[in-house]
Amino acid sequence: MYRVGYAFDSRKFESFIVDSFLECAKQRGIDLVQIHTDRSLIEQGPFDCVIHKLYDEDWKKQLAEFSALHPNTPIIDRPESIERLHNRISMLEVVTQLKISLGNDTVWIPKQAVIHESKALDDDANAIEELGLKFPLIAKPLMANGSDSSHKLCLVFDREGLKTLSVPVVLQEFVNHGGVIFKVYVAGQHVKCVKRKSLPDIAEEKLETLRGSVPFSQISNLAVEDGDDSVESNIERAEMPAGELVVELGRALREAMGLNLFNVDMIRDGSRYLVIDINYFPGYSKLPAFESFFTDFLWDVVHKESGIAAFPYSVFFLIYKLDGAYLHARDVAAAISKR
Ligand SMILES: Nc1ncnc2c1ncn2[C@@H]1O[C@H](COP(=O)(O)OP(=O)(O)OP(=O)(O)O)[C@@H](O)[C@H]1O
Ligand SMILES: O=P(O)(O)O[C@H]1[C@H](OP(=O)(O)O)[C@@H](OP(=O)(O)O)[C@@H](O)[C@@H](O)[C@@H]1OP(=O)(O)O
Ligand SMILES: [Mg+2]
Ligand SMILES: [Mg+2]
Repeated sequence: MYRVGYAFDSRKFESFIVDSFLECAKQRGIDLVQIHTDRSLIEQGPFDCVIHKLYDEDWKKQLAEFSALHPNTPIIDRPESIERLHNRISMLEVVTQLKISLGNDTVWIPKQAVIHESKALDDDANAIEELGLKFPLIAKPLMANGSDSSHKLCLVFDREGLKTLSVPVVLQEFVNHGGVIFKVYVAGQHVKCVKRKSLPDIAEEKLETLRGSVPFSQISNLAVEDGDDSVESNIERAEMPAGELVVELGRALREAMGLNLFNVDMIRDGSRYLVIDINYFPGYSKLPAFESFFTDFLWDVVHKESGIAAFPYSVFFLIYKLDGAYLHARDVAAAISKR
């Protein structure tokens, strides 16, 4: 049996380390072994591979010491490479460097800019015009480090709405996309794309009446639960991006970032696919047949079948905190339609 060590917080542990996955891996000769971070990692080895989603300094130190002793054991992924995804600017920069296209379809990102100073958000500042951005905007905390506050976003309709924001914040143009988001899950050389519910379009005439800002949080996680048939059928009808484009996006990003485990949130605006978010070690367990999808990846790793992506990259980040009450997806939709 191959030993794959895993280190997660309790939330990830509960959603990901489920019996069906442990069983599937076991049948392919892989034993998944829990790593206890309060004990020495070295003493809990040996491992044929380590997977993890923890970012504290103590854990990074443990990984570095383990790596020094076992340089041939793959650590999936290197903390230095993951850090790129903790900042919403560096996260998307790589997409613009890659310039991916297939036929008429291109992959790009929405127009966006980062604001570090709150005075730039004042009423009389022309920050938005100077940055070449147009309302409506989505404001996203610069840091995307998995904290609850990093998922607290805000739709901003005018200058007044900007005043409600805390810095540092990324202002990204809101792009109508039919209420459907494509989520491309990557696990090494394995790539799978699914459709999910997204923010609804905002009609041009509606825009004239919308004022201020509307906060929201983790919309694509919400099931289409409220019996809204039109949303459901929108999702069903939406055409999937070409398989080749999806695979190429996954491959190119994996190589460029030196990461093996991530997903890409992508929306469609005509022939442009716009990447709006990239997440490290996302919720694979929400994929149909995730057990075999992820086991295939682990099998590749322990059998050294596919080169493990690895790339030295490092960015520094600030801790960011945002307070306030946040609405759910359907409340946002309701708020938009009521105004
Ligand atoms: N530029 C945009 N134009 C239109 N809708 C957008 C845009 N950016 C984000 N959204 C909507 O907001 C949702 C949340 O945005 P985003 O994925 O950036 O946040 P997140 O907190 O990082 O999400 P996750 O839970 O996937 O990590 C998206 O799923 C999409 O519905
Ligand atoms: O828990 P879930 O299954 O919802 O997974 C979500 C995951 O949460 P978890 O890793 O804490 O579990 C999030 O991680 P953080 O940014 O908060 O670190 C982020 O990756 C989301 O994009 C994932 O949702 P998905 O993109 O797959 O829909
Ligand atoms: Mg997202
Ligand atoms: Mg995200």
